Parts: sequence; C-alpha cells; structure tokens
Amino acid sequence: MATETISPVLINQRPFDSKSSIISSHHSTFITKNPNDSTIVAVDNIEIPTVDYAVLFSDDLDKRSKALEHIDKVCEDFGFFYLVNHGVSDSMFEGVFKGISEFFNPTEIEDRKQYEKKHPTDRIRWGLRSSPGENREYLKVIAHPKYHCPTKPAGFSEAMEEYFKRLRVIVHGLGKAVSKAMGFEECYIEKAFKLDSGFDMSAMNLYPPNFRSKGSIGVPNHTDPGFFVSLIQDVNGGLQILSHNGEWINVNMPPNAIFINIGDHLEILTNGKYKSHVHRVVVDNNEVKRISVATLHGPSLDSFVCPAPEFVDEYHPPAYRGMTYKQSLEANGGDEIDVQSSIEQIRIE
Ligand SMILES: O=C(O)CCC(=O)C(=O)O
Ligand SMILES: [Fe+2]
Repeated sequence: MATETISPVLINQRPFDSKSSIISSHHSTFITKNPNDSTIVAVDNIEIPTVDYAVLFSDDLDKRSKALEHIDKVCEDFGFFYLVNHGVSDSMFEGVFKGISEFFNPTEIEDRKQYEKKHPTDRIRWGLRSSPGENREYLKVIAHPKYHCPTKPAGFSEAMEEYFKRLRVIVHGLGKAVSKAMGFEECYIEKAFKLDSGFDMSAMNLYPPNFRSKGSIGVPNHTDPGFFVSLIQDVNGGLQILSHNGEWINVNMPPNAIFINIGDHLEILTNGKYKSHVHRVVVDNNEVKRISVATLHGPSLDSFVCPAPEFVDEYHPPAYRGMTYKQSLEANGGDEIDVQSSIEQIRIE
C-alpha cells in the first residue's frame, strides 16, 4: 500500500481531517494522505481488558480487593474495558435490538421525521446522516432523570426502559467500585456528580452495510461527555478507539458484553488520572447493518464539575476549568440531547 506521508503528526486526542487516512506505527499515529485508498487502519493485537462485574462485589474479600485493584489499573492505563457478568440477560439484549431494528424499519422513515430537530430542549431526536464524514441513522433519547422514548413500535419503549434501569444500577455500581478503588468512600462519585438526578442521554445508532454507505466513516473522531459511557451492539464491526500510545484499536466485543469507556467528566474530576479516549466508527468492512446503543451517563445538569481537591497538588495543578454539566454540554455549540464534547474548551492549556 503506497502512502504519501505529509508530515508525522501525533494525533494526541485532537480532531483531525477525516478525509485523510491513518497509519499506526508502534508508538505514534501518523496522518497520511493516500488519494487511492481511503481505508482506515487499526490494530487487532492489543487486547482490551475485561472487568468482571460480579467479582467487584464478591463476598470473598481477597477476590474483591484484587478486582478493585484491577479496575483502577484498567481505568488508568487504558480508560476503557469490556464489562462481563453484569446481569443484563440475553433476553433483555434481544428485546433492545428487536425494538431498535423495528423502529428503524426502512419503510417507515416518514414516521421517524417527526423527531427531527425542532428545539434545543428536545427530549427525543432522530437524524439521518449520509455523507463522506458520517454515515448513520440515530435516535437519541433522554433516559434519566425523566425517561423519554417514541411510543411506537409496540414494546420498544418498554424494552429500552427496562434496559436503561438495569444499566443505571450497573453503572452506579461501577462508580462505587471505582470510588473505593481510588481510596475514597463508596459514594464519592455519586456525591460529586449528584447522581440521583444524573443526566443520561442514549444514542441508538444504525450503521448501513458498506455497499450503502457514502464513505468509510460511521461516526467521526470524538470523545463523549459524562462520567462513564456504555455501549452495546448487535454485531462487531467498526468501533475503533485511540489508545494512550496513539494506536487505533479495533473493538471486538465478546457477545453480550458491555463496552465501558471513561467519559470527559471523570477525566475532569480526577484531573486527568483517568482519561476519556477518542473513538470513531468505520463502516468500510460491514457486510451487514450494525446497531449500537451508546449511553452517556452524566452528572446532574446543575453539578459543578472541576478537578477535585484530592487530585490537585503543587505537581498537579488543575488542568480543566470548572463549569456545570449543562454549561459544558453547551460550550461547544451542542445542546442537552445533541451532546458534544467540549473538553478541548475546558482543558487549561
Ligand atoms: O456505535 C458505536 O460503536 C459508537 C457510537 C458512539 O461513539 C456514540 O454514539 O457516541
Ligand atoms: Fe461516542
């Protein structure tokens, strides 16, 4: 594959021109321009760590403390992991993917247009993107504090509600485990982000098979707001995440695992101890459509999020500006449902 290297640019988690293709070298990633080839290269040989949810709460103290040490290390050294043994049943997964598939039924596209953007305070939003920079259909809903979802097709809203309820328990459990793993009281994260009224937004995504796509990109490079982001999918294909070392890694999830990614606001709270990682979706190789559900688990909208005193000292000055979660969702021109990362605006250079 002949490529013309323009100039080696370490991506360092910043947005870049999605028309360029990317070649990963061992410890850095270079943007290269290759007019004949738009494939996006990522590696399969870096194993994404697995966290066993049940062991985090094991009665066996030795097992539990080893599991807590493990999750702390995984959050710090990677920032993302596969969560298994989480208690979402196979039938719950089936119900979710069946409901989403039916919602995105190709013959009813006119019906879905009622959820196109009307106002920044929309609680349900639908969109269809078909361009070289983005190829997906999506439905975004607010899942918490008040749940919203289209009422049709029959059973869809109920299946999603049941899933979001279970997911909240799991993610709050992870918050407790991580709080303890960092040496704090169990409800440290819960209190810091006022999670009783935590703001959760979920994006249900439908990616076309490659023959129907307008280019390689399903979703361009981004990080997500929130403290944890959870992702489930019906088939593997296309999610890639940029590692600490600047290598794009293919996310190949075990069946019915949940992919957990640290969100921007846990990076801010921990003053960069845990980091939010750039990811994207590539649709090049997808022979079939793919469905994913990405849920951004956020602080309450009025939570003021800044680096916590426990993570600040003379060697680690605050690296992010403080603002409310709502302000941060709007700082980059987004709104409460079309949430956009604003960590670049929040980071103190
Ligand atoms: O569909 C995926 O695999 C990822 C989607 C995503 O990153 C998002 O919706 O924020
Ligand atoms: Fe994302």
